[in-house]
Amino acid sequence: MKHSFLARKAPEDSYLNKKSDQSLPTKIAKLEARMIGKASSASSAAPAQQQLQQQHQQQPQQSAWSSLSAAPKFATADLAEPSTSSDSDDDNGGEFLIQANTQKRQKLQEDGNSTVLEHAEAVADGRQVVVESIDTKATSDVNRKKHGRGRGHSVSGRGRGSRVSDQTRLLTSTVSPPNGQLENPYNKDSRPNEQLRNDNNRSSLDEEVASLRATVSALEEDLRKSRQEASDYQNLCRQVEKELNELKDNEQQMKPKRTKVISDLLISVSKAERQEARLKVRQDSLRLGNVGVIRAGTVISETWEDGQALKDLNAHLRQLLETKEAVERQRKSLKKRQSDKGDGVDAETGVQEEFLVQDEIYKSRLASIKREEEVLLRERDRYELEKGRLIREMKRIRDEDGSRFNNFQILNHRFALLNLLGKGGFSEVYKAFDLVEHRYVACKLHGLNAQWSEEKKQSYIRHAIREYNIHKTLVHHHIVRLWDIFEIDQNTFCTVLEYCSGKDLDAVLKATPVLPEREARIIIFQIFQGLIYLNKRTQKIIHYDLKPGNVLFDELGVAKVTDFGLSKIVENDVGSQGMELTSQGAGTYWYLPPECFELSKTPLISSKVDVWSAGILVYQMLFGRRPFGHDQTQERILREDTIIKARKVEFPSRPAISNEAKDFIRRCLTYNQAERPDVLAIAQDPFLTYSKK
Ligand SMILES: Nc1ncnc2c1ncn2[C@@H]1O[C@H](COP(=O)(O)OP(=O)(O)OP(=O)(O)O)[C@@H](O)[C@H]1O
Repeated sequence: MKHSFLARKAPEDSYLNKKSDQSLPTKIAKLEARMIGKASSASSAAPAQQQLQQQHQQQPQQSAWSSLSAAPKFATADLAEPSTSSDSDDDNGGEFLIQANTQKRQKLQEDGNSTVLEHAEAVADGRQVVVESIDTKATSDVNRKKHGRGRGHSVSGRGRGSRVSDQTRLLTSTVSPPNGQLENPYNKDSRPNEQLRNDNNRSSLDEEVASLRATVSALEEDLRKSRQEASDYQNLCRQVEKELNELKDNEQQMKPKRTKVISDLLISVSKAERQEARLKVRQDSLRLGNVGVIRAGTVISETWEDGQALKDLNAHLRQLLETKEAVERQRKSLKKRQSDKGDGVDAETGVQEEFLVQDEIYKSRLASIKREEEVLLRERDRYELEKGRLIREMKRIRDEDGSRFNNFQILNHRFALLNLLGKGGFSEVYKAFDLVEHRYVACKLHGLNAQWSEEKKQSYIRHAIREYNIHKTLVHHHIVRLWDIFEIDQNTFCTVLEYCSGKDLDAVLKATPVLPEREARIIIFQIFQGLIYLNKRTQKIIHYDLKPGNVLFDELGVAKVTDFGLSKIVENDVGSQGMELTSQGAGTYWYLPPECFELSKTPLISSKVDVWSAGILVYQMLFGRRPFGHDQTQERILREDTIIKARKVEFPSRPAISNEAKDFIRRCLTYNQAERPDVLAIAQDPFLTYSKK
């Protein structure tokens, strides 16, 4: 940059030089002419004439020097001013000008010398760069003032370096070489041009050196500031780090306290919920019934005793029935009397009308009894559902009371057990709070029966670990997440699941056995989203146990598939017919397809098993009952080959459902496995497609 800038300066110099070259000889010639003309009349002019002669002899040299050096800037200024007066015809003024110029030049040479000395000192000692720069500037300013030309404004449009360079150039242009020869104008003649050129080069090098030094010093200053800033930042960082560590320490100290506060609060809430649940059960039992104990000799068995509300309802229904029977009896006897009178009645129109009116009254009464009955029956159904819920809640409370995990333990230093959600075949599921992630979870506690053989225990654990290994890799919005698994003791381990605060589909269907088609559709759609995910993975999975109890809802009503205890990984090398079913007999039979009951050979299964189960689920949601073996036990289904015979699905006339829904169910329940669409194929069915029509 600097070099190019310096290079750019050259034309300016040459311009000035040119100007000087033109003006100086002319001027001197004029002066000479005048001096010659005045010599006799002015004796006092002798020294001046001498001086002029010397100048004249010197002229060519000076001219050449001016054109080489940067001085013309300065010399031009000097000479340009008087040149206007010398151009005038004032002869007296000429003498004065020569003297004035001579004095001026001497003065400038003195100034220049002092600058050179300072400059030389600075060159000798590079560490004085800043001082030198300032001194140089000061000198330069003085020079500028002397010339009175306001060149200081040259700052405009230039960088700092250029200014320094200009200043230096200005100074060196008036400066004599170190030997001081230039100080004496009489020595100039003996000085070779080469020497002058070298001097000139040297002075321009000096300029550059000075300029570079100024830049270096500016950069050093910048560096110093940057270092200062860096050290300030480092200090700040250290301070922030220290504060962070203090906060972390504080946090570490606070953590157990906070955990304690949270778990205490959770325990209080859970205790309150337990109390409330028991109180509600007591109140509901009065209304809906309770479990009584019957003793028959040494055998004690439990039986259900209806509560007051149900008793009242049943009494009301009985009473209505009695009234209905009475009215019907009266109506019958009226009809009998009417037929006994025979044709004679026809003659007496008054009697005939009386019969007709009486019959109308009985008919009207019977119709009103029927309406009342219907209302009471609906109410009783509702009570029956409430009774079912009450019985499940009673069972839950009993299980909770009998559980060894009911006293709010914290498992694995992390999971605060709260209340029991339910009990399955071999497990208890507790609502729990994850004290690390700060979220609710469901802790499934798998208890091994102490009576089991070691082999059976190991097999159960292997099975659970297999389930865990499958389930833990599944991350989908419509599949319950499995967070963790750990051992509690020799006979118990725990799996930690995403908590679904809503009911499961089984509980939903127990409360409202028939769902509107719209609701059933969105539920099955969500289940299929999960199934599609299972079938688009590199390692495909068959759930194999799709049933209402394995569909959970979160607090927002999002359906999620859970329980991968029976699920199968479809190996990559499996044939097009499917994989071998090794765990035949497991599962819930109402929901399994015919191929799973194949006895003559090992069945081959695929994701079509889940498609069949989904078809049964939709049917059940829409009609409130399963299509095959609804009222049969598992054992009877097996014994009577109910599913093997399930060749065709029949639809009840009520409730009416759309043809789309019927077609979808028929496709899912296609008897022949080969013809049944798999998960990805049925996912394209219009019943599972949501788009604006
Ligand atoms: N992740 C969960 N979030 C909320 N509740 C759950 C969760 N998992 C299970 N439950 C509830 O816990 C109860 C017991 O569940 P579990 O899966 O052990 O029972 P099951 O499916 O009836 O039994 P099994 O597993 O022997 O078939 C059920 O009422 C179920 O709704």
